[in-house]
Amino acid sequence: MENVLEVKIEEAGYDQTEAKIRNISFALQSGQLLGLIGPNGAGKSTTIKSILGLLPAVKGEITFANDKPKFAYIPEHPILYDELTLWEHLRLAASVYEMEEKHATMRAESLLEKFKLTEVKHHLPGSFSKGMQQKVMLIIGFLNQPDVYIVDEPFIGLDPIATKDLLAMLEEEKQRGAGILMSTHVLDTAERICDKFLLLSAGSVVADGTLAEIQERSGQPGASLFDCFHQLV
Ligand SMILES: Nc1ncnc2c1ncn2[C@@H]1O[C@H](COP(=O)(O)OP(=O)(O)OP(=O)(O)O)[C@@H](O)[C@H]1O
Repeated sequence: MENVLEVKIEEAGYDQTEAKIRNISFALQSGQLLGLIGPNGAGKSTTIKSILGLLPAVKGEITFANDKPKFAYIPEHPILYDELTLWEHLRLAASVYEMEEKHATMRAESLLEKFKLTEVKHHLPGSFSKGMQQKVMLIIGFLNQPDVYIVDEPFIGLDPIATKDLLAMLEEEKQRGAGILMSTHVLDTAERICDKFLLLSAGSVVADGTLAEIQERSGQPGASLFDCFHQLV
C-alpha cells in the first residue's frame, strides 16, 4: 500500500526552549486508519499540530504523498464564524477547496442529510449545540474527499447515532483509499475500528503497531487496548 503521509519528528514544541514531543515517526498508508492514543498531555495534539505546520518549533520531516496534498483537519473544538450560516460555511469551504460548484452542492446536501442538519442549514452555527457544531466540522472535513484525514478526538459530544454515522463515513473514506490519522480517548471504539495504533506517553512513542503487536509488546496476549495501554503507560 502507498504511504499517503510520512512523519519523522525529531522534536517539536511551542517555543525553541522546550521540546514537548520527541522521536515520533510513522507512516500512514492509503486505506488505513491509524489511532493516536495516549493520556492527557501525552502529545497527541502537539503531534497533529506539528504535521499541520502550526508549531513554531518543529525539527523533522513531514511528507505528504502528493505535491499538492488534499487533506482535511477536523479539530477537537469547532472553529466557526459567527456571521456565516451553516450553508455559507460549506460554500466557503468548497471555494477554498476549489471544488466544482455542482459537485460541491450535491456533496454538501448529502452530508447535511446524513448528519441531520438539512433543516438548519440557513441558521448560524453559533446557535447550535456542541454536538451540532462538531457535526458541522465533520461535514466541512468530509466535503472534499481528501487523501488524508487528520481528526482530533471526534467522538466527544456526538450522540450514539451521530457516532455511528461518523464511523460509517470513516469506513467509506478508507474504502475509497483515504488514510486517516485519528486521536482519541475512546479506546473501545479505537480498538474496534483502527488498523494500527501509535501509543504516546510523555511526548514519546511507547508502542506502535496492530492490536496483536501491542498486546505482545505489553506481554498480554488477547488483552484489550485499555489493559495494554494501562500496562505500558
Ligand atoms: N499551547 C501550548 N503552549 C505550551 N505548551 C503546550 C500547549 N499546548 C500543549 N502544551 C503542552 O504540550 C504537552 C502535550 O500536550 P498535548 O496537548 O499535545 O497533549 P494531548 O495528548 O493532546 O492531551 P489531551 O488528551 O489532554 O488532549 C503538555 O505538556 C502540554 O502542557
